[in-house]
Amino acid sequence: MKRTIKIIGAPMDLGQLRRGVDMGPSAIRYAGVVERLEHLEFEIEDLGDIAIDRPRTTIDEKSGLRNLQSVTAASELLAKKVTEIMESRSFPLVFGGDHSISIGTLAGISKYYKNLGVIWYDAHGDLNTPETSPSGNIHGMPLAVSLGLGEEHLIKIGEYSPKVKFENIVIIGARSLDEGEKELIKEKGIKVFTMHEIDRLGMTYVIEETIKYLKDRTDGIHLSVDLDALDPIYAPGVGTPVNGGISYRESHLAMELLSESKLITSAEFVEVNPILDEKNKTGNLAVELMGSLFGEKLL
Ligand SMILES: NC(=[NH2+])NCCC[C@H](N)C(=O)O
Ligand SMILES: [Mn+2]
Ligand SMILES: [Mn+2]
Repeated sequence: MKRTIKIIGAPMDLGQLRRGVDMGPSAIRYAGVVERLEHLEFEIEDLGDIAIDRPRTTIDEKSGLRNLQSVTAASELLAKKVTEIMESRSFPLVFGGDHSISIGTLAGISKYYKNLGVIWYDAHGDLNTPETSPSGNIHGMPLAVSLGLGEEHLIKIGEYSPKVKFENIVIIGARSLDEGEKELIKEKGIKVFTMHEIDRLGMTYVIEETIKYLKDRTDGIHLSVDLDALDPIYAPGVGTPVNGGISYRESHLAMELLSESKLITSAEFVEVNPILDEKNKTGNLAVELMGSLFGEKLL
């Protein structure tokens, strides 16, 4: 029997300041994602986008967070949709939208696992709290929120917390970490492969170590791909680009190795912003990487 992948889009741009990332799900669809994955061994069902209430920008008085209410509401809605996908025993594939959507994705997925693993493929740690955030942007906080740290409404989404344990996450591609994030990583011993380790050890080693590390301690692994993990040469259509990123080929290799491992149980691709992009280069890249993740081979 063919496995079913169910796609859900989260056209969210309220977790940061650059407009246009709400068009990410469309950009990924225009890049031909359904056709590409259908070619592989999957049944694809595109459930469309969740609705996002987009009022004028607000700043929450207590936490200083931008658009807290709308992000909270959207996260609850996305968590529900993702839960429905889980209940139907399909593979949830979520398109962003800025990375704040992970709060909802993980809230929807994690209750089905005692020990969900998370691979965070990103230039950033997204481990900020209202206290450590330099920006007040919620897209810099989803991993912290999922670990049970930060603003109370966000943490409580799905009515349980934490969604993931410190020892069950691996960050790959980090090269822009804020001071508070660095402290948290050291304090909690979070597993991080920065660009330094990728350069030094090579992507094969990094992914093999990641798999070794997560395999026995987890019962499912969510892959969160922020397109800014890649170098802006390959992914110019992102809101917070950072030079010195992962290459195109290294990223395919990472996806191919994860595909071979057969351990990935859900995935999301975020931060594609077609307004900042060059002829949908970043949307196309996301779809190519999904091809490798879901089993495309060169030969
Ligand atoms: N998902 C992202 N692109 N996050 C970027 C976060 C940037 C910065 N660390 C912040 O908290 O604002
Ligand atoms: Mn990022
Ligand atoms: Mn991110």
